Amino acid sequence: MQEILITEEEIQQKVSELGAQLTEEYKDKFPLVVGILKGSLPFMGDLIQKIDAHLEFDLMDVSSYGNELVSSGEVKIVKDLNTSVEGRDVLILEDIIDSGNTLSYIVKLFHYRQAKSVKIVTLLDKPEGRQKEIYPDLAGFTVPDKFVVGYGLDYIERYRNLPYIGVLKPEIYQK
Ligand SMILES: O=P(O)(O)OC[C@H]1O[C@H](OP(=O)(O)OP(=O)(O)O)[C@H](O)[C@@H]1O
Ligand code: HPA
Ligand SMILES: [Mg+2]
Repeated sequence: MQEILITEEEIQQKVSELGAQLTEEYKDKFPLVVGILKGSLPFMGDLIQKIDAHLEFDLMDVSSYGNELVSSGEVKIVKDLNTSVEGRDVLILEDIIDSGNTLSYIVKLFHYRQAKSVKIVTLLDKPEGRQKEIYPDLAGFTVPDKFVVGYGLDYIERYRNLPYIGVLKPEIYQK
């Protein structure tokens, strides 16, 4: 690892803060919490335990990166939700918003499917990567325009299981 950007302790502290905010916002709403696979899995697993409210959760798998470092711009649904979003207060959980391609596609889809409300919580926001106008309602940390890994984020499927967020050494990409 070239650099650790966000430590395990910082992540866990932030997850607790986000959980407290979401508890207030959703305590009487029975939201449908949607995790976007695979990257959001560690964040989702930790965050839902810090939301002290009844909620339902479901998972959707979309992909626009494959094994590349830049977004293809083409979003594919690999696995759709099992639950209908119609009339629901939907809370989307993401590990990162980078180009915005993934989330702009999903937010449009959920509006088309007549969700009552759609909000976005992301652990990481990379505003310099943006190609689409899309903003999170809540974000844990802003990260620089570098390819980051860990806590769900991968480079060719590796590093998702790290408990922290880091930047890889350039040699790793150049191999
Ligand atoms: O804002 P964007 O540029 O669209 O990038 C963000 C998305 O890209 C990553 O997913 P990826 O498609 O790599 O799938 P993965 O979660 O399975 O790694 C990440 O987990 C986000 O879902
Ligand atoms: O910086 C990133 N790292 C890993 N996966 C990603 N998907 C979008 N941006 C990133
Ligand atoms: Mg990925």
